[in-house]
Amino acid sequence: MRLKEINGQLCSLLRGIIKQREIRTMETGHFADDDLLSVLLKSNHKQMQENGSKFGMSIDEVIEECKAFYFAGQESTSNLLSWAMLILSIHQTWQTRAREEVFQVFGDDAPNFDGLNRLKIVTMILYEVLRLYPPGIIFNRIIYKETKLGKFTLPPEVHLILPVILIHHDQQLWGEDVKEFKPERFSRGVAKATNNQLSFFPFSSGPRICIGNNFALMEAKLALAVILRRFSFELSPSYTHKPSFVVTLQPQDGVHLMFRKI
Ligand code: HEM
Repeated sequence: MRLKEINGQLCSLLRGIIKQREIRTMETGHFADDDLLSVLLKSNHKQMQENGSKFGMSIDEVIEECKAFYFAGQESTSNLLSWAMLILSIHQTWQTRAREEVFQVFGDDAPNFDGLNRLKIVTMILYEVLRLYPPGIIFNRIIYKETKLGKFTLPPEVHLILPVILIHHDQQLWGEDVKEFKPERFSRGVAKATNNQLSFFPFSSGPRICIGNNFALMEAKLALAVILRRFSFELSPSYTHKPSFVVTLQPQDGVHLMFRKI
């Protein structure tokens, strides 16, 4: 009941935002492309103009896309950042290394896109955090036609569960130190860290891989760069480690940190 109510409120909020965009487009005579919704509406309009209206998305479909992007993008990235902050508060040596890299790459300049792409240590840290605490811990698939999977032939309608977290924590795949935080595993990239096996896939894999994967990493790097250059942080004694899975893997009572201005 409550879920339906919230969904109703969310849909009417989004419908209002979409309506406003349509009014703005009619007034200005052109589509803005300054955010994802505008880009979506613009490409939808182009699609319908070129191929006919039945090839475009309905308003309800646009609303569903907005919801998907918001929920898929917001919670997962904030969880990644929370776990990264927790881990860096425990592993002070890596916090220092990450900060040194941020200063080395950006100096006194504000973080920029090119620099974020050059953050090697920070990227290794984020990969290792995603390995230990993948925001999505299982993926579900339902087979729609008979499929061969290794020595098995699976009929349609079979429900498959891919336990990402178990694979990320598998000692046979990652070695004896699987439970330890060791970003150096990724010093030569994901392919080397995994021996070219599909043993690291926090963003899933294949045709339905997370569409926001590069954006999420960029966002997390930007947030870390901004925080690291201004603050050092330690774990507060009030923190209790309770990873819990509610849609995504999250610290149940939050991450309690103590910040010091640099
Ligand atoms: C650390 C951050 C993120 C993680 C770990 C993550 C992980 C994933 C995973 C595992 C999937 C596939 C789920 C499945 O196949 O069952 C997925 C799908 C998706 N993600 Fe992300 N995601 C993140 C951030 C984002 C961001 C920032 C956006 C958007 C800006 C986004 C948008 C999407 C969308 C739209 C899908 C569905 C794609 C499709 O079905 O084709 N994600 N994500």
